Amino acid sequence: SVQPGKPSATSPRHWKSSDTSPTSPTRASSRFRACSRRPHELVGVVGLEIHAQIQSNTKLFSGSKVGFSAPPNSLVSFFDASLPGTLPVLNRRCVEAAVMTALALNCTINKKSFFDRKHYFYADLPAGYQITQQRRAVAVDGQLAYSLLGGRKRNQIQSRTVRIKQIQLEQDSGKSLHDDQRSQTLIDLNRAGVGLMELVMEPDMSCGEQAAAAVRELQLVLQALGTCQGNMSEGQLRVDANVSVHRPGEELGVRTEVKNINSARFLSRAIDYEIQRQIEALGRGEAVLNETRTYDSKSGHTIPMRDKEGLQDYRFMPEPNLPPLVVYEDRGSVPAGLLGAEGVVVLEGLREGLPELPSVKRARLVRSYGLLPEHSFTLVNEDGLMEYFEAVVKETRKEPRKLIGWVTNELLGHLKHHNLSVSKCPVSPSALAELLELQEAGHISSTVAKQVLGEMWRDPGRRAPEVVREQDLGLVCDSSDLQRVCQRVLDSHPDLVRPPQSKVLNRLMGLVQKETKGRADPVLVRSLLEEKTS
Ligand SMILES: Nc1ncnc2c1ncn2[C@@H]1O[C@H](COP(=O)(O)OP(=O)(O)OP(=O)(O)O)[C@@H](O)[C@H]1O
Ligand SMILES: [Mg+2]
Ligand SMILES: [Mg+2]
Repeated sequence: SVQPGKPSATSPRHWKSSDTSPTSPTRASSRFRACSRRPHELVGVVGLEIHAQIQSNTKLFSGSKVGFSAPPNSLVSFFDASLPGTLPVLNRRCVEAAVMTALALNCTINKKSFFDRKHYFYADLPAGYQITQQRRAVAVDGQLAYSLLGGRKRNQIQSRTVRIKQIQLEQDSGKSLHDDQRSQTLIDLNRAGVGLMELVMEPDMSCGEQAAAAVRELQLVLQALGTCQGNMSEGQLRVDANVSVHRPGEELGVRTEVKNINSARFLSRAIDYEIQRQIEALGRGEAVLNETRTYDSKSGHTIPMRDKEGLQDYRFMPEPNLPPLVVYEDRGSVPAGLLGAEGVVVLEGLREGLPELPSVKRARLVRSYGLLPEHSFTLVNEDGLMEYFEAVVKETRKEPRKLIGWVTNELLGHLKHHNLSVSKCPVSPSALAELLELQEAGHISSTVAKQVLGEMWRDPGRRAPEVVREQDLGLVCDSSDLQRVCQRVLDSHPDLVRPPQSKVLNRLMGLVQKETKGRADPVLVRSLLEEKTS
């Protein structure tokens, strides 16, 4: 469900309640401990409800545009404002987005589902109800596979799945903006009626870290599908965490629902805090109340939400103004008169049109390029990095397994340092390929290659050969030049000359490279030094 009048950064009404928890639990400091299970001990149980704003030009039941930075109340149709006599018209794009998401999450698509009214009394919900899917949702019984780092050293990839109970379509609410100085609340209906998919997960997770990893994977899936932009801080993806504790094997405990979580990191912290709080409450002989709580990122605590106290009666009823939502398996099963009609959704084409999903991308990267799984994660996690990597692979003879370090360490390092996305990278894939070709062909050393990359970064548009030429960075292969440098190094380090063990030789090689600023041909230097020290 949506939370009409949902608290947001601009909506402090839920934040006014003070921390009434009797004592504050110690923070679950070790993430490892939060996820570990010991028999007879209370462990956490977590089930997420996720509202994903559907990426669509127009709203779920009206033709108004969807936009996030438009002036307040500039994207509101009569229907969005609930003027009498207006009727909903289902937006096919929204249904298709929900169906594509459901297919990507291995759900069963209900051929027929229904819309219902769920009543709330909030200023930013002018109809007094939200249209949602309570009796039967568009899709059920799916799963999401996700991975996280685990093991003693936290260097093993652990694969897990969480079951998806259902995906339902529903309307978003408007926003209440509180002006504390004038003691006024203003309503912006731009968001009212925007399409949401609510994904309800089964309580299959046990700690914050797992929940954060699952949400991250879901974000990647939604972004790959183009069905939701998935940005949590902008409210495109809103996660409510249901948390309880129990002893493994025993029935589930009473859950609390933590709302208002706007980042994956806060989600993880809120859940671990809440698990710890419940364990400590039970330890003191207190009961866990079935209540809605909010997460205060400043204190890192969850706090009861006052206005959600008490059982709500939503007075669900069928939405009389919308027919059942019918999804057809293929074009052949669409009744003759309806083929091509607005609002008719056919599975066949949507299934074929599904893009490569993140898990499939990762498997392909490992298979085709011999990459390590952790590298495949880095490439897929960073928007555009996989495409960048593959573009470089095409243009260089460098082995993908050697190239990966350049992309995930050097390039990503520069990007992170400058806080840039891959799409804003000043060094194009072909420019990087050109640089690596110089190294591959033995024209420059790897030390110099890193230095040149730094130059190209500072001065976008400059190509590697130009930098190497202008700064005279080419590999020194001239035997007589290097003879002289080697001799100089040996003369100034008589202590290292005998015996010529490999360690000493490496030191000497290092000193020669220092003298030549990393430009000496390493093979030639080694043989010269071996010759001289033997
Ligand atoms: N004992 C439990 N511990 C933790 N999570 C639970 C437990 N029981 C149920 N859940 C989770 O709670 C969520 C229930 O969501 P659902 O939408 O069905 O109901 P709701 O929260 O009552 O309704 P609303 O949509 O109004 O918030 C699911 O994500 C489920 O996995
Ligand atoms: Mg729900
Ligand atoms: Mg809920």
